Amino acid sequence: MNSPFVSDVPAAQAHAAWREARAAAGCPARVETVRVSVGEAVGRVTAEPVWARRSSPAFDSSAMDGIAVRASGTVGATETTPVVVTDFEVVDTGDPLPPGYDAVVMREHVHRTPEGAELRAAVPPYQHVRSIGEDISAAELLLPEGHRLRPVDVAACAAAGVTELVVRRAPIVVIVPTGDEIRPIGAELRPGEILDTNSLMLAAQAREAGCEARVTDIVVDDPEAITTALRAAAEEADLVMVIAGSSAGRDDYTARVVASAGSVAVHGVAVRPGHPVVLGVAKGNPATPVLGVPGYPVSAALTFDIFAAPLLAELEGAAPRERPSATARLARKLPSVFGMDDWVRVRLGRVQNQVVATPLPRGAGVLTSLVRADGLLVVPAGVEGHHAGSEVRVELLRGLSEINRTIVAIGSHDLVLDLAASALRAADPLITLASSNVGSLGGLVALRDGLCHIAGSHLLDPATGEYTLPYVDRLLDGSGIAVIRLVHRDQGLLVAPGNPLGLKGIDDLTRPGLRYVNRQRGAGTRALLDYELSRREIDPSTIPGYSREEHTHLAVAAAVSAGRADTGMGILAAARAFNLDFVPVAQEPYDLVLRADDLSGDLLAPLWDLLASPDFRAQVEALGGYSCAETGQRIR
Ligand SMILES: Nc1nc2c(c(=O)[nH]1)N[C@H]1C(S)=C(S)[C@@H](COP(=O)(O)OP(=O)(O)OC[C@H]3O[C@@H](n4cnc5c(N)ncnc54)[C@H](O)[C@@H]3O)O[C@H]1N2
Ligand code: MOO
Repeated sequence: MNSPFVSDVPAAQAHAAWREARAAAGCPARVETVRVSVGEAVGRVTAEPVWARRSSPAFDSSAMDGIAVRASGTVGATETTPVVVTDFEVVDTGDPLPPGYDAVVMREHVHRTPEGAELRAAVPPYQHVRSIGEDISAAELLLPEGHRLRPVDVAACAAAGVTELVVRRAPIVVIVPTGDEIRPIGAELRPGEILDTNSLMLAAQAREAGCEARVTDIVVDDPEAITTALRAAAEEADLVMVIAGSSAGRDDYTARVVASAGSVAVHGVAVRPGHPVVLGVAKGNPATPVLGVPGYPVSAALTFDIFAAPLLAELEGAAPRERPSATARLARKLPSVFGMDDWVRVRLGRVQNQVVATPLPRGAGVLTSLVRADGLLVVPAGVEGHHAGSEVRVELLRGLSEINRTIVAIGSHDLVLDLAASALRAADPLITLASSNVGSLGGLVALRDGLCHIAGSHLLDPATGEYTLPYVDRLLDGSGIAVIRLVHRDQGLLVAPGNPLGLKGIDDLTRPGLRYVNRQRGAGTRALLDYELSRREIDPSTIPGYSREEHTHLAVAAAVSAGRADTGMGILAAARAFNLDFVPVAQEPYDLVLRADDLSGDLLAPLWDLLASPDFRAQVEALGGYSCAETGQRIR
């Protein structure tokens, strides 16, 4: 298996091949057992059944505060024929039932008289008595083997007289980061260097899964050095994870190294991200499973979930942890490569009583797609994707009550929405404002199709020079739609510091040799440019770079900042974020379009309160390039 070509083994087959290779090499099926006190046992997995050693309660006890009586002495008591008992004893909840008594009357139902205690109802035997063994009876099976211990479990064990438990020790995971360009967290980076964020993440994932995690020093891209590190790691580990070098690059040695230290069962699975994963074993006494984790962070995180987590659970003899799932409607079309399980990160929110899933960026390097994800959706290998509006099954990464309180904003992106998201969450930890960026037009279409609560729009109608409302009439039929002004913002040309080309405005964009970077079709900024061009009768094809598209203001700013373009149109805030200069072109309104019914609903009320808050408006204006003069006004 030394070929540089990565195969496409289906996930289920890959799991099976790895299991077979582990068994053949003599990898232990389980980690050893240890005896621990109940105080230290939470999170561990029982390695033998737990039998109760004593009953709980261990004696008949009073279940209420009141008096202990003999039931036989209360026969005949009614509202009209009360019985006064003199033979009773005062008891509190939990007290042993005094000998000879067989029932308890709550003190609220006892009328004390000089003669004794007056009862207005007969008392059945064992009323308000917790009898011996009600909870646990001695010698019963309390917990089976293979049970991951929770706080309630250890409390029940202790109550049953079991103070020590035989459990599987925590599996030890050793993580070996590799790569000439990789530097420890906190290091000053030189150009081309990358922080070792994967070790941090994988170690935390392993600990969250109940393991002990160790990270070795970063190993250079040298097969001998990696082999040495792998062998040493295998000595102490139940699972070694070698990070990066899994694919077909010149310095990608993982598969070769694993083969030389033992054997490779699979190199390449039909899963994306995570495709070039290496599944193998390192020889030793005993042999140790090895997982070659692809270097891209999303691939690394998902590879842990897909391959490491089930193996680690198996080593402890426990069921793998499972996430709850829900059915959702897809907010957007979701193309997918045929032949690969495609793990897509999604944001979730409830719109018109249905959970809606909006796919996040798909790149294996986009770790924030996992940071922002509310759920994971797998497009199976045999499916070529889904249409917008399709029903899909989603694994939940957040609770449904949070998802139900998520404001779904789809449309054009604006930093004010990010600011609002942060302020709303600070005021109430259950509120999320999730905005995803598909341009103004895409947002209006999503609103029309019931896939979002709010569409952020700054769409200029070139025919009338009017913003957003003409599109609302055309696309949404206008009726039942409300439009709230969010802000006015300055749009202009983002240019390198000092404006080296001396650009003064739109008329300069046709300059020969200029490199423009545009926004995508359907973006409001694109429409604004087109409007400004048509007013001047400038043919877009005369602008060098007109067909080059970026999807956000920040992406345009990044392109200018990196010198990949001379200019592009965007908002002042984006220029500030990248320390660029800004040549104003126009001031435009940015509006929130929504169903009028939602205006008065509970979900959006905190947003309207926020827009009315002077503090929030001051924060928005402090961003620069924004005016809040009309913020919160209903314009339709
Ligand atoms: N010709 C091919 N190229 C690639 C293929 C392929 O099949 N043929 N597969 C692609 C896929 S899919 C993935 S995933 C990656 C896997 O990359 P490697 O595992 O080989 O890792 P590197 O190339 O060394 O690094 C990729 C990327 O990850 C960064 N990295 C590495 N280690 C860490 C770390 N500890 N913390 C954070 N980031 C890390 C590294 O700097 C790179 O940016 O290969 C594709 N290419
Ligand atoms: O399979 Mo790779 O992990 O998509 O980027």
